[in-house]
Amino acid sequence: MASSVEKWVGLGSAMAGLGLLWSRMPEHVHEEARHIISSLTPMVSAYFNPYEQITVSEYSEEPQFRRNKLFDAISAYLSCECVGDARKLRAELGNDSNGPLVGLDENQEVVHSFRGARMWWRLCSKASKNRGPTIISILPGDADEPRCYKLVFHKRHRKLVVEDYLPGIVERWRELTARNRQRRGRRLFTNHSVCGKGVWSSVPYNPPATFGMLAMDPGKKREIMDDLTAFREGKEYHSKVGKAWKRGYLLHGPPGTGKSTMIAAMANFLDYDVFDLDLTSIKNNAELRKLFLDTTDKSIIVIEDIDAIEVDLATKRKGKKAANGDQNDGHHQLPIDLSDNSGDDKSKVTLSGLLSFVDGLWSACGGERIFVFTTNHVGRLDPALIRRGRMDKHIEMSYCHFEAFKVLASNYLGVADHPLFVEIGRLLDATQMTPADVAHNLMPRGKRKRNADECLAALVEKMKKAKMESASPPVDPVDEANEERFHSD
Ligand SMILES: Nc1ncnc2c1ncn2[C@@H]1O[C@H](COP(=O)(O)OP(=O)(O)OP(=O)(O)O)[C@@H](O)[C@H]1O
Ligand SMILES: [Mg+2]
Repeated sequence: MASSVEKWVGLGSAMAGLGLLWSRMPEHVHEEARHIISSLTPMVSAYFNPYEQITVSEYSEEPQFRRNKLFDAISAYLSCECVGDARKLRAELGNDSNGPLVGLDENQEVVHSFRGARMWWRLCSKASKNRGPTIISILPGDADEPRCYKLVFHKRHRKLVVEDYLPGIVERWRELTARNRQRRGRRLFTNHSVCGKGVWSSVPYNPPATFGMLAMDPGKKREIMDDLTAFREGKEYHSKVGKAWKRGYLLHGPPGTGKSTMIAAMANFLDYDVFDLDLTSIKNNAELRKLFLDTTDKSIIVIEDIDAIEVDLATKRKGKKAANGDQNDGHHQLPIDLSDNSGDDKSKVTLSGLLSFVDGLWSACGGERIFVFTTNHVGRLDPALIRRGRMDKHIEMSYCHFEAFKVLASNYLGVADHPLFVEIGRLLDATQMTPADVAHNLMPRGKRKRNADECLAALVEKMKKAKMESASPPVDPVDEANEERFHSD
């Protein structure tokens, strides 16, 4: 006992001696000593700490800020495998609105066993905000705040984690996604603003339109279907040639020629979801980018009536001129500027933002996406938007001609031939009837069912009237010049 007291006394006086020595040392020696100790600390702690950590961020910053799919895979995996052990959960409405998705809340840790190895998972917010004692958070507010998962495991399991555990999680996520998609069916997504942030919401989507019902040139229809099939089966080709697995279509033509019907037929044909992007409700490029990042694979992203936005751009420019003394024609002004020179503006959706969205590097992170732009006035579009390569295929939806009429007659009346067909063919060449107009004339009127003879006779009358009325059609010179410019490109 006495000897142990002596030992402590000895140690105490040695420490006191060292302290005295330290205080007498010059300041630069202190600096050096501190530097040596601080550089040794991680090595010493690494030597004694047998655990390793892997961080999986929600967004990867290089080469472009894009969503990290491993983060999504881990979220889905933890939700089904280990969420039962967690005390603090977080619930969100998933993209498919298929009931709430329950996952880990921030700073909540769960432990998972894999082939006898223990894995500690924690969801961390990069902003590390203290959320208080909430048990279930249902606010969508922080959805775009970058988060990360931290996985801690014993260093002897590193090979197991990297070669089996994480790949297994990705595999399981793929299975879950495929199963969920099958269960929920196809969906139509639309964007809107919630608390100033763009979000997608969806409804089941089962449009009746098919390519079989689409009234258009059969050769052109076949070509489009072949193009879509090649795209769907083109995963290997796209990765071999280093191209993003995406395709852009521009559908142009007058109202009622079947552009929206074509999109529905494409979705049915490919069995893809549709994301109908309304640019007018998006505040800026950042929101546009977030919405794009939230789209899923196997989807068609649609921007309808892109010409209407361009018209408003013209209005906006006129508005600016008016502010400088010119006359303003009083048109409604949208909060959108598609001009190319304002890419850095954080308060608008700009053309450069939209183009990055269509063919920028972000699209490389998502596979199997089709973009469809529609317009009634192709000549009014900014050439940067429609140049070849950006839009892979330009599809003109035209007024109804005889081949298209035969499809409508077969769909609506069930007739493949009729004595009036010859006259109808002649009149179609002489008029500009849209397939929507023709279809309208082939449908029953009110409660009274009309037979094929009556319908076709009524259509002939209608076309004769249209032909007389169009004897001297009014021409919009600006539009005609623009259309010419487009076709001569
Ligand atoms: N090519 C077509 N084939 C079959 N039906 C068509 C076709 N074009 C139009 N229709 C019929 O007319 C209706 C309107 O067509 P749709 O909405 O596809 O035209 P649109 O070109 O998208 O018009 P808008 O430019 O006004 O948006 C459709 O519901 C469909 O019944
Ligand atoms: Mg349409």
